Amino acid sequence: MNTTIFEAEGLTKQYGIANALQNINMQIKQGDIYGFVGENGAGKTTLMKIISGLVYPTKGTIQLMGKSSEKDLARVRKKMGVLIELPALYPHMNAEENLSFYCKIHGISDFKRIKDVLNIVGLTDVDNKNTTEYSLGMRQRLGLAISLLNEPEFLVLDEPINGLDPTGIVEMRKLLAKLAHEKGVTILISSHILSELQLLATKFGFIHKGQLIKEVSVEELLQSAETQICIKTVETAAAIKVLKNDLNIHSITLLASGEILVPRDSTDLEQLMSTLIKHGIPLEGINLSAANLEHYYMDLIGE
Ligand SMILES: Nc1ncnc2c1ncn2[C@@H]1O[C@H](COP(=O)(O)OP(=O)(O)OP(=O)(O)O)[C@@H](O)[C@H]1O
Repeated sequence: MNTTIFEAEGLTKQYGIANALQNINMQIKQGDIYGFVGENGAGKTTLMKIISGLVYPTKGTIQLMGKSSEKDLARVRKKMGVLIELPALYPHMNAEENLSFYCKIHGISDFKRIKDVLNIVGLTDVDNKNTTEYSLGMRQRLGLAISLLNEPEFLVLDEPINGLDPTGIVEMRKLLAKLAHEKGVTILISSHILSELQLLATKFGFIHKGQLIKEVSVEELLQSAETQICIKTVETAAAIKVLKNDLNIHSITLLASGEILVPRDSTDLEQLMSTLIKHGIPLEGINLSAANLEHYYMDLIGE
């Protein structure tokens, strides 16, 4: 069985009277690419900060690589790489100088590692620019390079593709997949770009208002999609009325794209189509929906 890399039990974090996290129980296994999904303010960063030792929980416990005492946690955190928000960079230094500063912090004496990580993140072609001249995407890449310096076994990445251009996003996905598949690195990653997260993660955790409301594997996500019928029409309001009144379907999800999802077992496909047509609803398509993390999430939180 896979080793547990991270475990939280009853984890709660309060800022004043507000609960940023409430009674979180979760596990991340070795080799997982755990995609963390949730709205702004859901609590993703707070959990990542607790894992990284940047904030303390109010209640509950965590284990990292089987260790839970403060002393042991500090030791195993040396095997972690963390990118939370934008990295702290010395503005008047270039990438190499910033990395050599972080090498000293990590006690890394082999400065060849600097060239290696710059290569890995594709930041070799930036001459001697100071980091003040960096774009957001370049800062993100340098942040990732910093987090990779110590050849981590567990990477915690908060919105690492934020600010990257489309090519950068694809490169980042390939790079993270390579780290996971070739080096066995376990990854916890948050992103609001759910289509990207879906292409990368092996497991998903959905956090809503500080609570972990659901965890699914990528296989479960794929299976769940086959249980939904997706209806495409410009007359969404009229279609929903027919679904409710004529077909007695009440579990209806309207997606931001305008598509309507209904459970596959709520009706017969032919009957659905003929009833909508009978009411003059113009149909652009009815099909079994393909796995879609965004649909799954919207359905889960009831929006
Ligand atoms: N230092 C702090 N002091 C007070 N409240 C905080 C602090 N940090 C976070 N919070 C609050 O805790 C809650 C969770 O915030 P958190 O940053 O963990 O969410 P998030 O899921 O990472 O959101 P985003 O997607 O916007 O980054 C929010 O309500 C936030 O306002």
